[in-house]
Amino acid sequence: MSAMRVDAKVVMLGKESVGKTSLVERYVHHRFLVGPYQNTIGAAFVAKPIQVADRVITLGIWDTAGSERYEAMSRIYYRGARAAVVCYDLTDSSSFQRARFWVKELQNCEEHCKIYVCGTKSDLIEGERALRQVDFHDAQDFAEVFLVRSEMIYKTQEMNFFFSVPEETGVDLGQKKDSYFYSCCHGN
Ligand SMILES: Nc1nc2c(ncn2[C@@H]2O[C@H](COP(=O)(O)OP(=O)(O)OP(=O)(O)O)[C@@H](O)[C@H]2O)c(=O)[nH]1
Repeated sequence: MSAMRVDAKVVMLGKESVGKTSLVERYVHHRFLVGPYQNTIGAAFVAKPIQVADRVITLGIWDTAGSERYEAMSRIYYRGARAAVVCYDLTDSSSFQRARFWVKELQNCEEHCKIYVCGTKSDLIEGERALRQVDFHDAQDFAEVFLVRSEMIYKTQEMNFFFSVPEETGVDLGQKKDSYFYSCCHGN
């Protein structure tokens, strides 16, 4: 069996249970798995071919475990990543602190990695605004101060917006900047 060629490495980071696996599931398999939550152990890998202009490139997505006990392992998975999707749960302020931690770390250690900040579970706050624990402006200010690339997408089913036309040989992941990205894996 020949080894799979990965054109661009993408890493998912964020506190446990924020919804990283769900986001990847939605992107790769177009589904949202209901049922008991199963935490990721270590990390999971999935390859996703995408059409970019006239060619197909393969993204290698590393979905890391959010539990702090796997923190050292997560560092291994972000090495050499072209993009990182740093997730936090809009209903959990501690997950936003954790996202800040990862963004700072990536900026210190992986200067070529494009960073996206992704607020998840927007369906929950839509149903009950009092559940919201991370203020829109706090996240927006953070994105601006740290110059992370971000996008506001409401209830997306896909993560295609992260990936755009490659420049020559490289793969440019995400050209949209200066806005703020929300994602919801749940429902439509
Ligand atoms: N309501 C709602 N629930 C979500 C959403 N995304 C994930 N969940 C739920 O949140 C729980 C955790 O989701 P996961 O995708 O496993 O979270 P994770 O970040 O991969 O967790 P770890 O593997 O522990 O790092 C599951 O019960 C999901 O069904 C969302 O957008 N809305």
